[in-house]
This record gives sequence, C-alpha cells and structure tokens, in this order.
Amino acid sequence: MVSPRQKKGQRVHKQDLQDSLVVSCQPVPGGPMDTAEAVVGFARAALAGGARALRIESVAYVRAVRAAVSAPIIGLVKRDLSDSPVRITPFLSDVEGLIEAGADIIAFDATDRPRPVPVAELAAAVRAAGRLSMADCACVEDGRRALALGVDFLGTTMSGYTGGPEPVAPDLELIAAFRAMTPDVIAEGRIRTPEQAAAAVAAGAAAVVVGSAITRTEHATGWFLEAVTGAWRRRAAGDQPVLAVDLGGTKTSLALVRGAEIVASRTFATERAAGPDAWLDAVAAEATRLGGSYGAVGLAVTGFVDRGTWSAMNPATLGIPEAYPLIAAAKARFDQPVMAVNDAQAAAWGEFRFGAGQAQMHEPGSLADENGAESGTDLVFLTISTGLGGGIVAGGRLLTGLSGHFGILGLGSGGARPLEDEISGGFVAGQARAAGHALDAANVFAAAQGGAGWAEAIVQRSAARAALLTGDLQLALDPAVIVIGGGIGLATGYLDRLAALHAARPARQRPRLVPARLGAEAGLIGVAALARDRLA
Ligand SMILES: CC(=O)N[C@H](C=O)[C@@H](O)[C@H](O)[C@H](O)COP(=O)(O)O
Repeated sequence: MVSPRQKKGQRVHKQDLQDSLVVSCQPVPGGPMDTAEAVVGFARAALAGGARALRIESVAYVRAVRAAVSAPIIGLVKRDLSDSPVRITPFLSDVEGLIEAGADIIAFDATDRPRPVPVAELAAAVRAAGRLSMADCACVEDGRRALALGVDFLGTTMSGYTGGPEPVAPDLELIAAFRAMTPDVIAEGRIRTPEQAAAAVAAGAAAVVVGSAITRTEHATGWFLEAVTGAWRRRAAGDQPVLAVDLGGTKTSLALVRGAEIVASRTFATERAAGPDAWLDAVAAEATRLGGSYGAVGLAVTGFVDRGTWSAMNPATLGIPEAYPLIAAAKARFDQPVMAVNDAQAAAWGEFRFGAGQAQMHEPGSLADENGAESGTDLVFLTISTGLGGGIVAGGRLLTGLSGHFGILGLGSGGARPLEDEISGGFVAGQARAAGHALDAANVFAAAQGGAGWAEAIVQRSAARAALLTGDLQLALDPAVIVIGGGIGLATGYLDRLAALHAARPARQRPRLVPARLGAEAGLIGVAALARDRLA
C-alpha cells in the first residue's frame, strides 16, 4: 500500500512529530514476535491506537512497514560490533539502506565512544538524502555536539545504556536539559507507563517514544510477573503471624499477632540493670517458650529508634546505651526480618490501623467523615501514663524518629522541666507526695473523684497541661482525631476534663479527642502491622 503522502512525494517535517506518541516496534530478537508480519501488525495496531509515528529496526522491517503504512517512520539498524560499543546505525551503508527502504527519519547513536563512522558523517549523509536525523544521545554533551552538527532531533535513547547499572525510570532530567537547548526533543527509553509518558511531556519532550511496554511482550509480562510475585510473597507473609515485642522500662511483652489478633502472649519484668543484650536474650528465650512460627519480628521499644539503632530518650525510663545496634542484635537472635520503632509510635499505628482511628473513620457522620476522606489519614496518639509519649500518623504514614516524643517538649517557662513532668502519672503522684499524701496516681484520681480538694487540684493541673498540648497539636497538625490512651488519659473523667477545658475555644479549633481502643496491646498490634507491611 502506497500512502497518499508518498504518492505526492511529501517529506516528513519536524513539525509532524510535534506532540506525538511514537511506538517503537522492536520485538525481542529471536523471539516469537521477531517476524516482519508481527512487526507490521504491531505498527498498524499502534497507529490504530493513536500513535502518530513508528520506530522500526532493520532495513527489512522498515521496508515491510513502509509498504503497509503511511505514517512517519524512524528507522534504525542495530549491530553488535566487535570493535565498538556503538550499536544503533553505525555505518553509512545502514543509513543508505534505511533511506532506500522508506524511513523518513534516521536514528543513529550519537554518543562519544569509539565508532566506525563519525557522527558528523552519518548526519551529513542523512541531510544529503533530504531526510531528518535523530541523534540517540546518552548525556547533555552528546546533545550539544549533535546539535552543532545540525541534527534535527535529540533523543534520550542512550541514557543509562553506556555503562553502569541500568536505571529503571526514564531520564526526565536529560529531557529537560535537551529542551533548554532545542524544542526538537524526543523522549525515549524506559517509558513504561502512561504517567511516565506524561511526565516526559511535562519535562519538555516534543515526541514520546514507547517501546518495550507496548511491543516487547516478554519484557512487559516479566514486569507484571515480578509485581505479582512480590505481592504473592507479601500475602503469604501477611498470613503468617508476626512476633511482636513491646519492651518498656518496667515490663516486656511479646506476642504472636495475626492482623489485629493476639494469638499468644507472654509478659515478664524488664531486668532494668541487665542491658540491651540481656533484654534481647530474654525476649528470645520467652519467644521459644511461646512456641509457634512467625514470619517477621517487630520491636516496639521505649526510647529513640533511628536507622536501626536504639538510644535512651529519658535514661530514667530505661538505661539504653547510645546508638545500640538494635536491628542487627535482634537479627542475630531471630532468624527473621526485624523492624523496630518507638513504642508509642507503634501504638499510634495500632490505633490508626485497628483502633480508635478506624472507628472514627467508619462511624457514619463522624467528624472525620465531615472533614472529608483525606482528614481520616491524619491521627495523633497520646499516651498519658507514668510518662508521656505519642505518635503521629500524617497522610496515612507513621512519622518516626523524634516525632511524637511529646513528653520532652519544653514548657514555655524556660523549658527547665519537660512537659512529661507536668502531666504524667509521675507528676500526679509526686504532687500528692508533696501535699503529704503517699498515693499513686490511680489513688489520687480516686481521691479527686471522691471530692478531695487537694487531689482535684492536682488532677486539674495535669488536665490543664494536657489540654494545652492537645490544643496546640490540633493547630499544628489538624488531625482527624487525637487518640488519648494510658492509665491517666483513660482514667475516669480525664477526657471530660480536657473537653471542658477546650469548650472555651471556638468550635473549629477544638481538638477531636477520642479514647484509645486497643489498651496496652496497641503497641504490639501496631508494630506487628508495621513489620508485616514493611518487611513482607
Ligand atoms: C538502548 C537501545 O538500544 N534502545 C533501543 C533503541 O531503539 C531499543 O531497544 C528500545 O526499545 C527503544 O529505545 C525504546 O525504549 P523502551 O523499550 O525502553 O521503551
């Protein structure tokens, strides 16, 4: 079939490729689609789908496609040479053969590598024949030289293929750099998704070439297989319980957790003076007693976890040495992947995934609903017990590192005392002692309930500080909910006190306070979910 354009002897112009999708029809060499028939089929199907031009390899395939379609053809010849790494259209005879077969644009390697024929000669031969040239470049310098030689298009084709490990993403930076040099930029190489093609346009491409994703069935199948294989592995791992450990200053709990369900658990006292090696040894021994198999280990620990190391945040809680290699030490004891996170952060995640966060999001007419689906992805968790800790989930992601360590926030008054010392159970008991009442926090609360003025004053002071904190958190992060847990936080009447203290604020500034749902198990459940998601 001879096209009307060819009949009239019309030539392809640069503008013909402006804003075009080009499909490269280059089957896997020697594969079942490596036939003229299949290449013509790919070409026609691509044009039927809206591609404006084609990229075809070899004189024979260009000839076959030319006979079938009138769309512009970028032709190239690939050769494996023993004395040059250049593969794409290395010889003048290749240029001539492609032109004779009917290619409109001739693509050739324009990298600065040993080659049989200089780029200048290839470009001149294309121009002399009245065809357009496409310089397949690997870097900005290649493009600069090619433009100086008068090539018509700069392609990013060779980026990532001149040494070193092959990247997986398109080179958007090179596209943008070329666009700063010429409008005639063809984006090519590893453009595998519609989003990447759009990104190539946004980076400045006049035309976008997609090859393997459309015409290398074997490769595209391989990408999907890799993705589903990973997903199958994750699903299988997800079905297995996680060994979750909650290591605190007074006690250590460990449990086999499946989803949000604690299948089996043990709790024992933390030997505070023994040190981290001994604490982990004890966990390993208890895990053996617990029995059962698990596919990952999640450690929720008091203190500060940073890139696999563990340090004390407040040495009075537990004397953790600076930067103890927690993940490495745990891996040496458990023959499984290990992840570690601060205990309150783990609890925040537990409440978000399975506790108060979920309840809040799914209750019809809930505040999270009223504020739109997005707001349901932000949650702050605050545990007010012997100390004060917490965690933040922002945009559906748990913030780790220092985030959520509310207990050591400074107070405005010089920051001499951490906030923890003005809110926590330690504070409540300490104040009671100072007032001549040797009671623990729970009994101070009971005394306040019973109407003892001195107890009431202490509890109210703690609540006032907590109200200040939750009000500030609402203004800083505007979470869908602030989940309050811990022995003090969940003590009868405490949340009501906070709500009453917030009543004076304008309604839209009031924190949305809800009680924690998972209790003491939030950390175990949360770290199990984190381990499952991150390690599977
Ligand atoms: C480096 C090299 O030899 N690239 C060749 C150039 O024609 C082809 O193998 C690519 O398939 C073509 O560039 C399209 O790229 P992708 O298949 O990634 O969409």
